[in-house]
Amino acid sequence: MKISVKGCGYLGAVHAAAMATLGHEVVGVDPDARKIELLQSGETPFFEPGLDEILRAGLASGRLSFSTETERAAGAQVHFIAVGTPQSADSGSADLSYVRAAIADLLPLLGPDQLVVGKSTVPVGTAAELARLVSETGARLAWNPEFLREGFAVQDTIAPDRLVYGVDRESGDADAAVLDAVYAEALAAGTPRIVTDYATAELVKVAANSFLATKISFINAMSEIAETVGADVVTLADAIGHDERIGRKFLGAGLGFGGGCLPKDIRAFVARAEELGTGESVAFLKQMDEINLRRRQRVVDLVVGSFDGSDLGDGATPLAGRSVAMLGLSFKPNSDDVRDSPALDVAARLHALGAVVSAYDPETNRNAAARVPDLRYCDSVEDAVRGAEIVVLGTEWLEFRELDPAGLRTQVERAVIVDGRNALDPDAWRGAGWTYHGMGR
Ligand SMILES: NC(=O)C1=CN([C@@H]2O[C@H](COP(=O)(O)OP(=O)(O)OC[C@H]3O[C@@H](n4cnc5c(N)ncnc54)[C@H](O)[C@@H]3O)[C@@H](O)[C@H]2O)C=CC1
Ligand SMILES: O=C(O)[C@H]1O[C@H](OP(=O)(O)OP(=O)(O)OC[C@H]2O[C@@H](n3ccc(=O)[nH]c3=O)[C@H](O)[C@@H]2O)[C@H](O)[C@@H](O)[C@@H]1O
Repeated sequence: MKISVKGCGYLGAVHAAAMATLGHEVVGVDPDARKIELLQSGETPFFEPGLDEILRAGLASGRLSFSTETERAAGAQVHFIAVGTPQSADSGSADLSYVRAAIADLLPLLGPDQLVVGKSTVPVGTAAELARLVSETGARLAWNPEFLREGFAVQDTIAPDRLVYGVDRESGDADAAVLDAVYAEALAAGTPRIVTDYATAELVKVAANSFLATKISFINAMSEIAETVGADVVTLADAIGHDERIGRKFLGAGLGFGGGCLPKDIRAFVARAEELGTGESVAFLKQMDEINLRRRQRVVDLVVGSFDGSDLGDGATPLAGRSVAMLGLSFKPNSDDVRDSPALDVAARLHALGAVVSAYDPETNRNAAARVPDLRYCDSVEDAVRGAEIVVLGTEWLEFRELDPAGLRTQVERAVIVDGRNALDPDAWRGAGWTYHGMGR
Protein backbone atom coordinates (compact mmCIF):
# COMPACT_ATOMS: atom_id res chain seq x y z
CA MET A 1 0.00 0.00 0.00
CA LYS A 2 1.20 3.55 -0.70
CA ILE A 3 1.43 5.49 2.57
CA SER A 4 2.52 9.00 3.52
CA VAL A 5 3.60 10.06 7.01
CA LYS A 6 3.35 13.75 7.78
CA GLY A 7 5.78 14.68 10.54
CA CYS A 8 9.09 12.82 10.93
CA GLY A 9 9.94 13.37 14.60
CA TYR A 10 10.26 10.74 17.33
CA LEU A 11 6.93 9.24 16.31
CA GLY A 12 6.75 9.84 12.56
CA ALA A 13 10.28 8.79 11.56
CA VAL A 14 9.85 5.47 13.36
CA HIS A 15 6.36 5.01 11.97
CA ALA A 16 7.50 5.67 8.39
CA ALA A 17 10.44 3.26 8.61
CA ALA A 18 8.32 0.62 10.36
CA MET A 19 5.60 0.83 7.70
CA ALA A 20 8.26 0.24 5.03
CA THR A 21 9.50 -2.77 7.03
CA LEU A 22 5.94 -4.14 6.81
CA GLY A 23 6.17 -3.97 3.01
CA HIS A 24 4.39 -0.68 2.32
CA GLU A 25 5.64 2.04 0.00
CA VAL A 26 6.19 5.03 2.26
CA VAL A 27 7.09 8.69 1.94
CA GLY A 28 7.84 10.67 5.10
CA VAL A 29 7.22 14.42 4.83
CA ASP A 30 8.53 17.09 7.19
CA PRO A 31 9.35 20.79 6.65
CA ASP A 32 12.58 20.38 8.66
CA ALA A 33 15.11 20.15 5.81
CA ARG A 34 17.97 18.99 8.06
CA LYS A 35 15.90 16.13 9.45
CA ILE A 36 14.79 15.05 5.98
CA GLU A 37 18.32 15.21 4.62
CA LEU A 38 19.59 13.01 7.45
CA LEU A 39 16.76 10.49 7.13
CA GLN A 40 17.10 10.30 3.35
CA SER A 41 20.82 9.60 3.75
CA GLY A 42 20.14 6.82 6.27
CA GLU A 43 21.10 8.78 9.38
CA THR A 44 18.71 8.99 12.31
CA PRO A 45 18.16 12.56 13.56
CA PHE A 46 17.74 11.26 17.13
CA PHE A 47 18.79 8.23 19.16
CA GLU A 48 16.32 5.35 19.02
CA PRO A 49 17.57 1.77 19.32
CA GLY A 50 16.95 -0.24 16.13
CA LEU A 51 15.78 2.70 14.04
CA ASP A 52 18.97 2.97 12.01
CA GLU A 53 18.65 -0.65 10.84
CA ILE A 54 15.06 -0.39 9.62
CA LEU A 55 15.71 3.06 8.17
CA ARG A 56 18.62 1.84 6.05
CA ALA A 57 16.81 -1.36 5.06
CA GLY A 58 13.76 0.68 4.02
CA LEU A 59 15.85 3.09 1.92
CA ALA A 60 17.78 0.22 0.33
CA SER A 61 14.53 -1.56 -0.59
CA GLY A 62 13.40 1.52 -2.51
CA ARG A 63 10.11 1.48 -0.58
CA LEU A 64 11.03 4.30 1.83
CA SER A 65 11.81 7.93 1.03
CA PHE A 66 11.65 11.31 2.73
CA SER A 67 10.87 14.78 1.44
CA THR A 68 10.15 18.32 2.56
CA GLU A 69 7.45 18.57 -0.12
CA THR A 70 3.91 17.61 0.81
CA GLU A 71 3.14 17.06 -2.90
CA ARG A 72 5.17 13.84 -2.66
CA ALA A 73 2.29 12.45 -0.58
CA ALA A 74 -0.08 12.70 -3.56
CA GLY A 75 -1.67 9.40 -4.52
CA ALA A 76 -1.08 7.69 -1.18
CA GLN A 77 -4.03 5.63 0.02
CA VAL A 78 -3.29 6.37 3.67
CA HIS A 79 -1.87 9.64 5.05
CA PHE A 80 -0.68 9.39 8.64
CA ILE A 81 -0.52 12.59 10.69
CA ALA A 82 2.37 12.42 13.17
CA VAL A 83 3.15 16.09 13.84
CA GLY A 84 3.74 17.53 17.30
CA THR A 85 1.03 18.66 19.72
CA PRO A 86 3.16 20.48 22.31
CA GLN A 87 1.90 22.36 25.33
CA SER A 88 0.76 25.88 24.37
CA ALA A 89 3.14 28.58 25.50
CA ASP A 90 0.55 30.38 27.63
CA SER A 91 -1.53 27.52 29.07
CA GLY A 92 -1.65 23.78 29.69
CA SER A 93 -3.73 23.14 26.59
CA ALA A 94 -2.40 21.36 23.51
CA ASP A 95 -1.15 23.52 20.65
CA LEU A 96 -3.00 22.13 17.64
CA SER A 97 -1.52 24.53 15.11
CA TYR A 98 0.82 21.87 13.63
CA VAL A 99 -2.01 19.37 13.22
CA ARG A 100 -4.23 21.96 11.56
CA ALA A 101 -1.39 23.05 9.27
CA ALA A 102 -0.59 19.43 8.35
CA ILE A 103 -4.22 18.80 7.40
CA ALA A 104 -4.38 22.08 5.47
CA ASP A 105 -1.23 21.07 3.52
CA LEU A 106 -2.82 17.75 2.60
CA LEU A 107 -6.31 18.95 1.63
CA PRO A 108 -5.41 19.90 -1.97
CA LEU A 109 -4.00 16.40 -2.54
CA LEU A 110 -6.91 14.42 -1.13
CA GLY A 111 -9.68 12.62 -2.96
CA PRO A 112 -12.07 9.68 -2.65
CA ASP A 113 -10.61 6.34 -1.52
CA GLN A 114 -8.00 8.08 0.60
CA LEU A 115 -7.84 7.83 4.37
CA VAL A 116 -6.21 10.43 6.60
CA VAL A 117 -5.15 8.76 9.86
CA GLY A 118 -4.30 10.87 12.89
CA LYS A 119 -1.64 9.44 15.20
CA SER A 120 -0.74 12.61 17.11
CA THR A 121 -2.15 12.88 20.62
CA VAL A 122 -5.02 15.38 20.50
CA PRO A 123 -7.72 16.72 22.83
CA VAL A 124 -11.05 14.91 22.59
CA GLY A 125 -13.21 16.53 19.89
CA THR A 126 -10.33 17.28 17.50
CA ALA A 127 -10.94 14.37 15.11
CA ALA A 128 -14.63 15.17 14.61
CA GLU A 129 -13.71 18.76 13.73
CA LEU A 130 -10.98 17.72 11.27
CA ALA A 131 -13.18 15.01 9.72
CA ARG A 132 -15.53 17.70 8.42
CA LEU A 133 -12.68 19.38 6.55
CA VAL A 134 -11.31 16.12 5.16
CA SER A 135 -14.73 14.86 4.04
CA GLU A 136 -15.18 17.92 1.79
CA THR A 137 -12.46 16.42 -0.46
CA GLY A 138 -14.19 13.03 -0.62
CA ALA A 139 -11.49 11.50 1.60
CA ARG A 140 -12.19 10.20 5.12
CA LEU A 141 -10.53 10.49 8.52
CA ALA A 142 -9.69 7.95 11.23
CA TRP A 143 -7.85 8.43 14.53
CA ASN A 144 -5.34 5.74 15.42
CA PRO A 145 -3.55 6.87 18.60
CA GLU A 146 0.01 5.72 19.19
CA PHE A 147 1.20 4.04 22.39
CA LEU A 148 4.90 3.52 21.62
CA ARG A 149 7.55 4.14 24.24
CA GLU A 150 10.74 5.93 23.29
CA GLY A 151 13.64 3.51 23.58
CA PHE A 152 11.33 0.69 22.41
CA ALA A 153 9.69 2.60 19.57
CA VAL A 154 10.57 0.20 16.77
CA GLN A 155 9.28 -2.94 18.45
CA ASP A 156 6.24 -1.11 19.83
CA THR A 157 5.33 0.04 16.29
CA ILE A 158 5.87 -3.27 14.52
CA ALA A 159 4.31 -5.36 17.30
CA PRO A 160 2.05 -3.04 19.36
CA ASP A 161 0.22 -4.37 22.40
CA ARG A 162 -3.06 -3.09 20.97
CA LEU A 163 -4.43 -1.14 18.01
CA VAL A 164 -7.15 1.42 18.48
CA TYR A 165 -9.08 2.84 15.53
CA GLY A 166 -11.41 5.78 16.02
CA VAL A 167 -13.63 5.85 12.94
CA ASP A 168 -16.54 7.72 11.46
CA ARG A 169 -19.96 6.19 12.11
CA GLU A 170 -20.91 6.05 8.41
CA SER A 171 -17.72 4.80 6.75
CA GLY A 172 -16.33 3.01 9.82
CA ASP A 173 -16.22 -0.56 8.50
CA ALA A 174 -14.48 0.38 5.26
CA ASP A 175 -11.99 2.62 7.09
CA ALA A 176 -11.21 -0.08 9.65
CA ALA A 177 -10.60 -2.51 6.78
CA VAL A 178 -8.01 -0.11 5.30
CA LEU A 179 -6.22 0.09 8.65
CA ASP A 180 -6.41 -3.70 8.97
CA ALA A 181 -4.53 -3.94 5.68
CA VAL A 182 -1.88 -1.52 6.97
CA TYR A 183 -1.41 -3.52 10.17
CA ALA A 184 -2.04 -6.99 8.69
CA GLU A 185 1.16 -8.45 10.17
CA ALA A 186 0.46 -7.35 13.74
CA LEU A 187 -3.15 -8.49 13.50
CA ALA A 188 -2.09 -11.89 12.18
CA ALA A 189 0.18 -12.19 15.23
CA GLY A 190 -2.85 -11.68 17.47
CA THR A 191 -2.61 -7.99 18.40
CA PRO A 192 -5.96 -6.95 19.91
CA ARG A 193 -7.81 -4.35 17.84
CA ILE A 194 -10.44 -2.00 19.18
CA VAL A 195 -12.65 -0.17 16.70
CA THR A 196 -14.57 2.71 18.21
CA ASP A 197 -15.73 6.28 17.66
CA TYR A 198 -13.40 9.28 17.43
CA ALA A 199 -14.02 10.56 20.95
CA THR A 200 -13.35 7.20 22.60
CA ALA A 201 -10.14 6.70 20.61
CA GLU A 202 -8.88 10.15 21.55
CA LEU A 203 -9.77 9.53 25.19
CA VAL A 204 -8.12 6.08 25.26
CA LYS A 205 -4.80 7.76 24.50
CA VAL A 206 -4.95 10.47 27.14
CA ALA A 207 -6.49 8.09 29.68
CA ALA A 208 -3.61 5.64 29.19
CA ASN A 209 -0.97 8.33 29.71
CA SER A 210 -2.91 9.79 32.66
CA PHE A 211 -3.05 6.36 34.29
CA LEU A 212 0.68 5.84 33.83
CA ALA A 213 1.42 9.30 35.23
CA THR A 214 -0.89 8.61 38.17
CA LYS A 215 0.85 5.34 38.94
CA ILE A 216 4.24 7.07 39.02
CA SER A 217 2.97 9.97 41.10
CA PHE A 218 1.22 7.57 43.48
CA ILE A 219 4.46 5.79 44.27
CA ASN A 220 6.25 9.11 44.57
CA ALA A 221 3.61 10.28 47.05
CA MET A 222 4.43 7.11 49.02
CA SER A 223 8.09 8.18 48.77
CA GLU A 224 7.27 11.42 50.53
CA ILE A 225 5.57 9.54 53.38
CA ALA A 226 8.40 6.99 53.50
CA GLU A 227 10.92 9.81 53.83
CA THR A 228 8.96 11.23 56.77
CA VAL A 229 8.77 7.95 58.70
CA GLY A 230 12.02 6.30 57.58
CA ALA A 231 10.34 3.57 55.51
CA ASP A 232 11.59 2.13 52.20
CA VAL A 233 9.44 2.86 49.14
CA VAL A 234 11.24 0.30 46.98
CA THR A 235 10.32 -2.52 49.37
CA LEU A 236 6.81 -1.08 49.52
CA ALA A 237 6.55 -1.09 45.70
CA ASP A 238 7.82 -4.68 45.54
CA ALA A 239 5.29 -5.74 48.15
CA ILE A 240 2.22 -4.08 46.63
CA GLY A 241 3.42 -4.96 43.11
CA HIS A 242 3.08 -8.68 43.88
CA ASP A 243 -0.66 -8.10 43.85
CA GLU A 244 -1.49 -8.73 40.21
CA ARG A 245 -4.28 -6.19 40.35
CA ILE A 246 -1.65 -3.52 41.10
CA GLY A 247 1.43 -4.85 39.27
CA ARG A 248 5.05 -3.77 39.79
CA LYS A 249 5.48 -1.86 36.49
CA PHE A 250 5.51 1.95 36.65
CA LEU A 251 6.01 1.90 40.41
CA GLY A 252 9.59 3.12 40.03
CA ALA A 253 9.89 5.88 42.62
CA GLY A 254 12.44 8.58 41.90
CA LEU A 255 12.77 11.86 40.07
CA GLY A 256 9.40 11.33 38.41
CA PHE A 257 8.10 11.50 34.88
CA GLY A 258 9.16 13.85 32.13
CA GLY A 259 9.48 13.74 28.37
CA GLY A 260 7.51 15.07 25.44
CA CYS A 261 4.29 13.28 26.40
CA LEU A 262 3.20 12.40 29.94
CA PRO A 263 3.55 15.91 31.43
CA LYS A 264 1.98 17.77 28.52
CA ASP A 265 -0.72 15.17 27.98
CA ILE A 266 -2.07 15.31 31.54
CA ARG A 267 -2.05 19.12 31.43
CA ALA A 268 -3.83 19.16 28.07
CA PHE A 269 -6.40 16.67 29.39
CA VAL A 270 -7.14 18.91 32.38
CA ALA A 271 -7.41 21.97 30.11
CA ARG A 272 -9.77 20.19 27.71
CA ALA A 273 -11.93 18.79 30.50
CA GLU A 274 -12.23 22.31 31.97
CA GLU A 275 -13.33 23.64 28.57
CA LEU A 276 -15.97 20.91 28.47
CA GLY A 277 -17.18 21.80 31.98
CA THR A 278 -15.97 18.47 33.44
CA GLY A 279 -12.75 19.78 34.94
CA GLU A 280 -13.54 18.31 38.35
CA SER A 281 -13.41 14.77 36.98
CA VAL A 282 -9.69 15.03 36.25
CA ALA A 283 -8.71 17.70 38.77
CA PHE A 284 -6.67 14.98 40.55
CA LEU A 285 -4.25 15.09 37.62
CA LYS A 286 -3.14 18.55 38.77
CA GLN A 287 -2.05 16.96 42.02
CA MET A 288 -0.24 14.21 40.11
CA ASP A 289 1.63 16.96 38.25
CA GLU A 290 2.49 18.72 41.53
CA ILE A 291 3.70 15.54 43.26
CA ASN A 292 5.81 14.85 40.19
CA LEU A 293 7.46 18.27 40.14
CA ARG A 294 8.09 18.19 43.91
CA ARG A 295 10.45 15.22 43.42
CA ARG A 296 12.80 17.39 41.38
CA GLN A 297 13.02 19.90 44.22
CA ARG A 298 13.56 17.02 46.66
CA VAL A 299 16.77 16.11 44.82
CA VAL A 300 17.91 19.73 44.89
CA ASP A 301 17.17 19.88 48.63
CA LEU A 302 19.15 16.68 49.23
CA VAL A 303 22.14 18.20 47.44
CA VAL A 304 21.94 21.49 49.36
CA GLY A 305 21.34 19.61 52.62
CA SER A 306 24.40 17.45 52.10
CA PHE A 307 26.66 20.44 52.67
CA ASP A 308 27.40 21.74 56.11
CA GLY A 309 25.13 24.74 56.74
CA SER A 310 28.02 26.78 58.12
CA ASP A 311 29.85 26.94 54.82
CA LEU A 312 26.88 27.41 52.52
CA GLY A 313 26.80 30.43 50.25
CA ASP A 314 24.22 33.19 50.55
CA GLY A 315 20.51 32.31 50.41
CA ALA A 316 20.27 32.93 46.69
CA THR A 317 23.28 30.80 45.77
CA PRO A 318 23.69 28.21 48.55
CA LEU A 319 25.79 26.03 46.27
CA ALA A 320 28.17 28.79 45.18
CA GLY A 321 31.32 27.21 43.78
CA ARG A 322 30.26 23.67 44.76
CA SER A 323 31.27 20.96 42.36
CA VAL A 324 28.35 18.68 41.40
CA ALA A 325 28.56 15.73 38.98
CA MET A 326 25.31 15.04 37.12
CA LEU A 327 25.05 11.56 35.59
CA GLY A 328 22.25 11.37 33.02
CA LEU A 329 20.33 14.19 31.36
CA SER A 330 17.70 12.52 29.15
CA PHE A 331 14.16 12.08 30.50
CA LYS A 332 14.74 8.32 30.63
CA PRO A 333 17.43 5.84 29.54
CA ASN A 334 17.80 4.71 25.91
CA SER A 335 16.52 8.04 24.64
CA ASP A 336 18.25 11.31 23.76
CA ASP A 337 15.04 13.25 24.40
CA VAL A 338 15.42 16.13 26.87
CA ARG A 339 11.92 17.55 26.53
CA ASP A 340 10.80 18.30 30.10
CA SER A 341 13.59 16.07 31.39
CA PRO A 342 13.62 15.82 35.21
CA ALA A 343 17.39 15.23 35.19
CA LEU A 344 18.14 18.28 33.06
CA ASP A 345 15.74 20.38 35.13
CA VAL A 346 17.57 19.37 38.34
CA ALA A 347 20.93 20.15 36.71
CA ALA A 348 19.65 23.60 35.70
CA ARG A 349 18.30 24.26 39.21
CA LEU A 350 21.62 23.26 40.80
CA HIS A 351 23.45 25.55 38.39
CA ALA A 352 21.06 28.38 39.28
CA LEU A 353 21.97 27.85 42.95
CA GLY A 354 25.63 28.50 42.13
CA ALA A 355 26.94 24.96 41.63
CA VAL A 356 29.47 24.11 38.96
CA VAL A 357 27.61 21.22 37.32
CA SER A 358 29.72 18.72 35.37
CA ALA A 359 27.26 16.67 33.37
CA TYR A 360 27.57 13.48 31.37
CA ASP A 361 24.96 11.56 29.40
CA PRO A 362 25.85 8.83 26.91
CA GLU A 363 23.55 10.19 24.18
CA THR A 364 22.09 13.49 25.23
CA ASN A 365 24.86 16.03 25.85
CA ARG A 366 24.25 17.88 22.60
CA ASN A 367 20.46 18.15 23.01
CA ALA A 368 20.89 19.17 26.63
CA ALA A 369 23.49 21.83 25.79
CA ALA A 370 21.08 23.38 23.29
CA ARG A 371 18.60 23.94 26.15
CA VAL A 372 20.89 24.50 29.14
CA PRO A 373 24.23 25.76 27.78
CA ASP A 374 25.68 26.69 31.18
CA LEU A 375 26.59 23.21 32.38
CA ARG A 376 30.08 21.81 31.98
CA TYR A 377 29.45 18.96 29.53
CA CYS A 378 31.72 15.94 29.85
CA ASP A 379 32.53 12.97 27.62
CA SER A 380 32.70 10.32 30.33
CA VAL A 381 31.66 9.47 33.89
CA GLU A 382 35.29 9.87 34.96
CA ASP A 383 35.49 13.38 33.56
CA ALA A 384 32.20 14.38 35.23
CA VAL A 385 32.99 13.02 38.70
CA ARG A 386 36.65 14.08 38.94
CA GLY A 387 36.89 16.23 42.08
CA ALA A 388 33.11 16.30 42.59
CA GLU A 389 31.75 17.08 46.03
CA ILE A 390 28.50 15.28 45.27
CA VAL A 391 27.28 12.97 42.50
CA VAL A 392 23.65 13.01 41.33
CA LEU A 393 22.23 10.17 39.25
CA GLY A 394 19.47 11.69 37.13
CA THR A 395 18.82 9.01 34.48
CA GLU A 396 19.30 5.29 35.05
CA TRP A 397 21.36 4.36 31.97
CA LEU A 398 22.79 0.83 32.26
CA GLU A 399 26.29 2.36 32.23
CA PHE A 400 25.48 4.09 35.56
CA ARG A 401 23.72 1.10 37.12
CA GLU A 402 26.93 -0.87 36.58
CA LEU A 403 29.32 1.69 38.09
CA ASP A 404 31.88 0.39 40.56
CA PRO A 405 31.41 2.41 43.75
CA ALA A 406 34.88 1.57 45.09
CA GLY A 407 36.61 2.72 41.90
CA LEU A 408 34.52 5.88 41.66
CA ARG A 409 35.25 6.80 45.24
CA THR A 410 38.91 7.37 44.47
CA GLN A 411 37.99 10.03 41.89
CA VAL A 412 35.66 12.28 43.86
CA GLU A 413 36.41 14.92 46.45
CA ARG A 414 33.53 13.85 48.72
CA ALA A 415 31.88 10.43 48.39
CA VAL A 416 28.24 11.51 48.51
CA ILE A 417 25.65 10.34 45.98
CA VAL A 418 22.00 11.19 45.40
CA ASP A 419 20.44 8.31 43.47
CA GLY A 420 17.53 10.15 41.84
CA ARG A 421 16.25 6.95 40.21
CA ASN A 422 16.77 4.36 42.98
CA ALA A 423 18.89 2.57 40.43
CA LEU A 424 21.88 1.65 42.60
CA ASP A 425 22.34 -0.87 45.40
CA PRO A 426 22.48 1.26 48.58
CA ASP A 427 24.33 -1.43 50.55
CA ALA A 428 27.06 -1.77 47.92
CA TRP A 429 27.57 2.00 47.77
CA ARG A 430 27.51 2.46 51.54
CA GLY A 431 29.83 -0.53 51.88
CA ALA A 432 32.29 1.21 49.57
CA GLY A 433 32.31 4.26 51.84
CA TRP A 434 29.72 6.44 50.17
CA THR A 435 27.00 8.47 51.82
CA TYR A 436 24.03 7.26 49.80
CA HIS A 437 20.73 9.14 49.48
CA GLY A 438 17.90 7.40 47.61
CA MET A 439 14.40 8.61 46.88
CA GLY A 440 11.90 7.49 49.51
CA ARG A 441 14.21 5.05 51.20
N1 LIG B 1 7.42 10.71 21.07
C1 LIG B 1 6.66 9.69 21.42
O1 LIG B 1 7.15 8.73 22.01
C2 LIG B 1 5.20 9.66 21.11
C3 LIG B 1 4.55 10.78 20.63
N2 LIG B 1 3.19 10.76 20.47
C4 LIG B 1 2.51 11.93 19.93
O2 LIG B 1 2.94 12.06 18.58
C5 LIG B 1 2.98 13.43 18.20
C6 LIG B 1 4.38 13.76 17.66
O3 LIG B 1 5.29 13.62 18.74
P1 LIG B 1 6.87 13.59 18.47
O4 LIG B 1 7.17 12.77 17.28
O5 LIG B 1 7.48 13.22 19.77
O6 LIG B 1 7.16 15.13 18.14
P2 LIG B 1 8.43 15.77 17.39
O7 LIG B 1 8.46 17.18 17.78
O8 LIG B 1 9.62 14.89 17.60
O9 LIG B 1 8.04 15.66 15.83
C7 LIG B 1 7.07 16.43 15.21
C8 LIG B 1 7.51 16.65 13.78
O10 LIG B 1 6.46 17.27 13.03
C9 LIG B 1 7.05 18.14 12.08
N3 LIG B 1 6.03 19.05 11.52
C10 LIG B 1 5.56 20.20 12.03
N4 LIG B 1 4.64 20.73 11.20
C11 LIG B 1 4.53 19.89 10.14
C12 LIG B 1 3.74 19.89 8.96
N5 LIG B 1 2.84 20.84 8.69
N6 LIG B 1 3.89 18.87 8.09
C13 LIG B 1 4.77 17.87 8.34
N7 LIG B 1 5.53 17.83 9.44
C14 LIG B 1 5.41 18.82 10.33
C15 LIG B 1 8.16 18.80 12.85
O11 LIG B 1 9.11 19.39 11.99
C16 LIG B 1 8.71 17.61 13.64
O12 LIG B 1 9.76 16.95 12.94
C17 LIG B 1 2.58 14.21 19.45
O13 LIG B 1 1.19 14.44 19.39
C18 LIG B 1 2.89 13.25 20.58
O14 LIG B 1 2.11 13.50 21.72
C19 LIG B 1 2.43 9.65 20.74
C20 LIG B 1 3.03 8.51 21.19
C21 LIG B 1 4.46 8.40 21.40
O1 LIG C 1 2.39 9.26 24.54
C1 LIG C 1 3.58 9.03 24.52
O2 LIG C 1 4.40 9.71 23.94
C2 LIG C 1 4.15 7.87 25.24
O3 LIG C 1 4.39 8.28 26.62
C3 LIG C 1 4.98 7.27 27.44
O4 LIG C 1 6.21 6.83 26.87
P1 LIG C 1 7.59 7.62 27.08
O5 LIG C 1 7.31 9.07 27.29
O6 LIG C 1 8.46 7.20 25.96
O7 LIG C 1 8.27 7.07 28.38
P2 LIG C 1 7.86 6.18 29.64
O8 LIG C 1 8.63 4.94 29.59
O9 LIG C 1 6.40 6.10 29.82
O10 LIG C 1 8.46 7.08 30.81
C4 LIG C 1 7.95 8.37 31.04
C5 LIG C 1 8.63 8.99 32.24
O11 LIG C 1 8.22 8.34 33.43
C6 LIG C 1 9.36 8.01 34.20
N1 LIG C 1 9.06 6.77 34.96
C7 LIG C 1 8.64 5.66 34.32
C8 LIG C 1 8.35 4.52 35.03
C9 LIG C 1 8.48 4.51 36.41
O12 LIG C 1 8.23 3.50 37.12
N2 LIG C 1 8.91 5.64 37.03
C10 LIG C 1 9.20 6.78 36.33
O13 LIG C 1 9.57 7.80 36.94
C11 LIG C 1 10.48 7.85 33.21
O14 LIG C 1 11.73 8.03 33.82
C12 LIG C 1 10.15 8.95 32.22
O15 LIG C 1 10.65 10.19 32.65
C13 LIG C 1 4.05 6.05 27.45
O16 LIG C 1 4.67 5.02 28.22
C14 LIG C 1 3.78 5.55 26.03
O17 LIG C 1 2.87 4.45 26.07
C15 LIG C 1 3.19 6.69 25.23
O18 LIG C 1 2.96 6.30 23.88
